[in-house]
Amino acid sequence: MANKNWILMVTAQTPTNIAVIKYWGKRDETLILPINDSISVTLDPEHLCTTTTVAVSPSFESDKMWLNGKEISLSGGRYQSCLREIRRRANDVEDEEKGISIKKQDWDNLKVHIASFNNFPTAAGLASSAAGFACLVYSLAKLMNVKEEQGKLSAIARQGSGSACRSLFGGFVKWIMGKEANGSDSMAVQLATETHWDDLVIIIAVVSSRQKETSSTSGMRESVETSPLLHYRSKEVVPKRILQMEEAIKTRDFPSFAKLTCTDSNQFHAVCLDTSPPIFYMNDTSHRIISYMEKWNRSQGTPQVAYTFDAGPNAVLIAPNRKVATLLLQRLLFYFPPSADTDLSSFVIGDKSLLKDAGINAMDDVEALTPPPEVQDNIPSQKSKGDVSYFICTRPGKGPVLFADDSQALLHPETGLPK
Ligand SMILES: Nc1ncnc2c1ncn2[C@@H]1O[C@H](COP(=O)(O)OP(=O)(O)OP(=O)(O)O)[C@@H](O)[C@H]1O
Ligand SMILES: C[C@@](O)(CCOP(=O)(O)OP(=O)(O)O)CC(=O)O
Repeated sequence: MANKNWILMVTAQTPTNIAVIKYWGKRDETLILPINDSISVTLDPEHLCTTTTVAVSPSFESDKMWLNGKEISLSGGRYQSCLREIRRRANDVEDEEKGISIKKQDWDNLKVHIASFNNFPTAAGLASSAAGFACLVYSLAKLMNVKEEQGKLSAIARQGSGSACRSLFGGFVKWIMGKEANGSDSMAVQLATETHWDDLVIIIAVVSSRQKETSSTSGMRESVETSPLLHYRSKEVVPKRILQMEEAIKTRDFPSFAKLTCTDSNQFHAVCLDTSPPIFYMNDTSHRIISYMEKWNRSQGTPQVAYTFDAGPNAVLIAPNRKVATLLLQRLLFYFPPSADTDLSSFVIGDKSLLKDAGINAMDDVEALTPPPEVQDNIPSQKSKGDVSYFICTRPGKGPVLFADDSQALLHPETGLPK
């Protein structure tokens, strides 16, 4: 390490995830140990993801991080836990091409620069902390040649944000709460890959992309302290639901999957209401989405769509296949058309091919949509233009990936500063 001018970097991309059996409540705040298991679906990183570049150089004077282009402090306990746990597991790194040789013991003194970018709104209930901490841990582990398996890495990402542990895998993922006081057995496992159930289509209604009032962290702390329903839920309800959800995923049983997903989301929000003072994450638009979906599901006698809401008003809607997803998109656009100044291409983003399948090529087609049969007798008197900011069409997706070269790096290869 005689020459101080070299910079070594890696860039990785990590998905977000949406819980279908929710994590809400910790038994240990520092280690981030939950009071129940949870299950999530990983969302396709093509549409929602975090990209993170981590770089090391003997010329760096301190650990630094830039999030979405702005420098942020790494002094918080969560960032420190992730950096410490990864450094502890670092190994020798040799890069013959660049003439770099880092010994295991060097890592304690070497400083890192981190740049991260979320391609979706941060802290808006779209699980930016999940994708963000998963990507931080995954990219640091690659840089420092950490040899731990993915499950062990997930236990480190967990210490950044609980839900982040589930973003270390693609497809369908369970976070096992574990029993150990030191958290060593509280980690994520993959239940099935994204190809196991690849008919599913996911539409996210972004109801508001403003930052929320009560963070998940403080909200769940207040629920643990004050909600009797949460304790009943974690002991009596979730253990059974986890088994049922695992079975529904294994057998691709959409009706069971949808019933469990909706019921669990509703119970999570009931826990928020049972918290003192009560926490409101959903708003009027969220409630209307639920009621339209329930009406549709009931009219068909079997669930057409699953809905779930995290700690915010945005709806995540899951359809069993493209055919139903086009019917879903038509309904959503009928009930929640864009405001006058919005164009269709920014109103429906992600997998836009769903628009074509739904026969919608221009704004006129949205205006021409007719009321769905289940509301023919009771058509909503007033359409809510602009209540949904935009829709993201996506699907279950893969886990973290490492980019093969530095062409997509967010840090400059010569300065180690953001590009
Ligand atoms: N790319 C990233 N890299 C590292 N940390 C990130 C990244 N993106 C977000 N974070 C961290 O996560 C915090 C936001 O987490 P928060 O839980 O408030 O919102 P969210 O994850 O978007 O929503 P939710 O968890 O309720 O779905 C940010 O303030 C930041 O500390
Ligand atoms: C409602 C949830 O999205 C809660 C996520 O909480 P976080 O993982 O953001 O909380 P911390 O562990 O305190 O960082 C449900 C879920 O993702 O399981």
